Amino acid sequence: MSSTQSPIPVSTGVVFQARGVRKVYHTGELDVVALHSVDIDLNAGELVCLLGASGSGKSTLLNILGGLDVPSSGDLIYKGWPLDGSEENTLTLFRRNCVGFVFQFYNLIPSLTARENVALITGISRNPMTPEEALEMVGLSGRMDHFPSQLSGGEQQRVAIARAIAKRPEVLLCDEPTGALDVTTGIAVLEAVERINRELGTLTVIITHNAAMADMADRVLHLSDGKIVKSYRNDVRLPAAELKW
Ligand SMILES: Nc1ncnc2c1ncn2[C@@H]1O[C@H](COP(=O)(O)OP(=O)(O)OP(=O)(O)O)[C@@H](O)[C@H]1O
Repeated sequence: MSSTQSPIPVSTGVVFQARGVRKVYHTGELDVVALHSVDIDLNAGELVCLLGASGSGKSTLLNILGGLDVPSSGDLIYKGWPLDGSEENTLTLFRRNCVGFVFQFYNLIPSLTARENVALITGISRNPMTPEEALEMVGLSGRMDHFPSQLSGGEQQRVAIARAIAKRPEVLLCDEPTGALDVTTGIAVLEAVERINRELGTLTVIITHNAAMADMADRVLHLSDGKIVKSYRNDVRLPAAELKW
């Protein structure tokens, strides 16, 4: 994945292949096995929900998919590129060019407007949309010059989503994106994610504790004790606007 390569177009087919992915955290005397032997294929354009109890390994898996961490053993391949950490440059370029992250807390810079928060990313990306385009995609055209303190939690999260997708990543990884929000605001955030997935064809993985959100996914993966114990497809995706919890 050299830095001189042209931008990777949004593709069809398998984006991630995980085979026997295992993650062990060594903390003092204790080894914690966070992932046992995870095998999954994630496909271009899919919207995937990761469900599971606290401690089941969801964030560990998401962090490994996003190149923030690497497996202790097993293989994770992104479109032919091994993400095993043997070449730090590959992981850095992968994170910079191919992945957008959204976390439960928005991590916006308080002294910058919505537009300026997004521009931080568009300024260093290879083929970005403009901050205005990104903010329009999340329904915030009218709030571009507002500071985070002038926006609700849900609006701040939508700025964070605009920041994550402005570089047109192939993959959008969301860790509890509605965890800090009430239902109505959470649904507005999910509608933004749904629109991005549909219009940009971004492979989207959402971690949630909220089983109701599974209905908006193409595919649902249940983790328990570091293993995928159940996996199913929805024949029809429920629009985020129709979710209830
Ligand atoms: N840096 C770390 N060092 C040691 N153990 C860790 C570390 N990160 C996670 N773990 C352990 O790995 C296991 C899986 O954690 P992980 O955060 O992936 O679960 P999770 O399903 O995302 O949980 P939650 O829903 O509470 O966020 C847990 O037992 C956790 O304590």
